[in-house]
Amino acid sequence: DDNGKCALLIPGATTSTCISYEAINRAFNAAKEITRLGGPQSKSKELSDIEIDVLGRTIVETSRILAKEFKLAPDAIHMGLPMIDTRHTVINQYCPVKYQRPQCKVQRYREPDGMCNNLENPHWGAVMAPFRRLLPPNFQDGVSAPRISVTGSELPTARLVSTLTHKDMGFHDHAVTIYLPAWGQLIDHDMAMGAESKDPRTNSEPKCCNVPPNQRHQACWPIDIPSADPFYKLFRRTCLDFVRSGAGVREQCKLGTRIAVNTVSAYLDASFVYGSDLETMNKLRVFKAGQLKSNAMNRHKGMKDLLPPQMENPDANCKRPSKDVHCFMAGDARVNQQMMLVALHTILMREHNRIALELSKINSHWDDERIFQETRHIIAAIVQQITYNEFLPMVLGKEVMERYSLLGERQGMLNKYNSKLEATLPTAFFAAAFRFGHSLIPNALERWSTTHKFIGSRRLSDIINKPFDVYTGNTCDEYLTGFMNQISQAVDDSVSQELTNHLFRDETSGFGSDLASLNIQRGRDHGVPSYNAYREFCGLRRARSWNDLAGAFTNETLHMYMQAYKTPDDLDLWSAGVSERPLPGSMVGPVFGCIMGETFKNLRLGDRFWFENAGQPSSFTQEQVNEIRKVKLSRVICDNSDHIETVQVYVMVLPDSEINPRVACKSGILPRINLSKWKE
Ligand code: HEM
Ligand SMILES: [Ca+2]
Repeated sequence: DDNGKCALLIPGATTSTCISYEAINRAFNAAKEITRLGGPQSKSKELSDIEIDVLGRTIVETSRILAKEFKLAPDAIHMGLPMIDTRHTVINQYCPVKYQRPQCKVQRYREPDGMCNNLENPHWGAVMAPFRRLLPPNFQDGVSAPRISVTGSELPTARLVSTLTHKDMGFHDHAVTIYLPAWGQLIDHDMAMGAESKDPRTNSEPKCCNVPPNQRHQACWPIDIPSADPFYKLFRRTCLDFVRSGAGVREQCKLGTRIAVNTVSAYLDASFVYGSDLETMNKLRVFKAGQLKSNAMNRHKGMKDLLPPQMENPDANCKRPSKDVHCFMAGDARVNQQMMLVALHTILMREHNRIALELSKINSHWDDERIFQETRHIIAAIVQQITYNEFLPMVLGKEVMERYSLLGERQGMLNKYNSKLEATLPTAFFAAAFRFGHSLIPNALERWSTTHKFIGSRRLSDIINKPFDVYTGNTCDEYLTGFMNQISQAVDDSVSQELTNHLFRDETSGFGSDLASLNIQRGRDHGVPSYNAYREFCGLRRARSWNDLAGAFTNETLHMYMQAYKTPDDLDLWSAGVSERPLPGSMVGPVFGCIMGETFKNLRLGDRFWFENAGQPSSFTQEQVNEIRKVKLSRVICDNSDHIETVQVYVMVLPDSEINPRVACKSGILPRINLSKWKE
């Protein structure tokens, strides 16, 4: 019987603290009452999102009770409690097999959920793995309550920071096209999706603002709108809906601070094309010749297929004009958000089917499964190649690329796989740094003809969750051409009003939500420490006074921050991160550069299936790697659009007759991946 034994011994200055298994059992049983966790269920049962949230919150409550009883410091909660072996406690009876260590098989193809990529730590980077921490979390109570000001008062409401600092100024970048944010969002959806808290009654996100406080869902944490708000006061709004992310569960249901889990595989494995679980993947497959499902309605016009219709839950993330019109289905549920996503999802689905068809001709003895999986393996490689060779160099610049070993190899294999590097995303990356893209979004998306003439544009808030234009005429091509002609906004404090006042606006109200406020609140929700803490993490000087930040921001921005916050120690990471002066040759400043550099380093060197790794069952041959290295996004667009004939070599940058010429798709300047190297 372990009951009286110390589960954890925390050394102190005079005496040590012993937390016994008995104390943990007692705390868990008390926590269960608070969260109304039911009795233990079969351990092999798949938990629903709601059940995971309840279990996660019960573990957080258990930690809170122990922290109070044993007067634990934040460090002991964050570092100490997760060391307790919960298998010797009652928690074990509640912990589903899914959170136990699986037996991994070494295979050629990735698991859909990213499991067993790292053989020593199979959960790393996988679905349901908790986001990792670059810094200990900052929770007011050390366990789960959002942080407050270091002065002890409240932080400014997120909406105040948004209206003061993130006004719509509309400054353009000097060279970057819409393909850069489009690709950024696409790979964001490859890497990250937080778990929503759900209302058990509706199985969707609860509403908070129009519900009396005592009847609100426990995860409601709406944002106060100041009465002088320049926009919402026109509508007499005082409250913005916000729901805290669902609580996650650690491997073996270990104790500790509140965590959140990723619901997609963090690896760059094209999970947005295929889904992050087997069920979704199977729904997307034809099970013939390695093909993905598609919509052939335009074939009679000699045009390529569209994404298949979303028939199950047809109204999820989709505002349909009538019951016979459908949104699109892809590996990621956010595909219908707007045309940047729909267009890129469409050409990657087509690229899959194009490659699969060719492979089936080259290797006529391969069955459906082999063709499908090998094509999926190649598509993931193409996503990695474009990300590290076209996207990251523009975003981060050469110096940051070098510092984090992100530069592509020209020859040979990579051979730097390091099983000690965890590819799981840091909280600061998904809740703040990689949302830098929200600053790049223009007010409207433009359509251009395939001969590069402007046709028209649609206001962003008019097309959100309404991708239906893509069904008609040449719209898909026109957006694909528009994105290479339309210039992006700069990464700066300015954010489009389409996002800060009109996000998800419905037909009748005239106002929507505010993405800048959501980003700020989301950071606090997840215990992300302040910008100043990350300055120190990133090797910069911690600001002691506002003066110390004179070099970091423009005078105007700094001035606004001084109005909003009491001290530089309170600055929210997303807000200050987008507002930083960029590093030379980079779109982002030193703190976002460092958080992204750190993350993308582990996504490359910590991915056992990385396309340039040698010596693994998943490895491509050197000849095949050389073919993948030839791929550019411009080639993928050429091959998978209907009528586009000319593109600039690097589509994420405006054309320039000398350094980025516009060339014919047919010309040899844009080589195609030669699949004969896959002949067996
Ligand atoms: C029209 C364009 C876009 C819209 C409407 C949009 C909207 C949103 C919304 C509503 C969220 C969830 C906010 C929350 O409740 O926390 C979100 C999250 C996020 N966005 Fe965007 N976004 C856009 C473009 C981008 C771009 C260009 C990037 C990156 C380059 C990006 C990166 C992210 C990331 C990393 C998250 C967190 C995802 C997660 O893990 O859940 N977004 N976005
Ligand atoms: Ca992924």
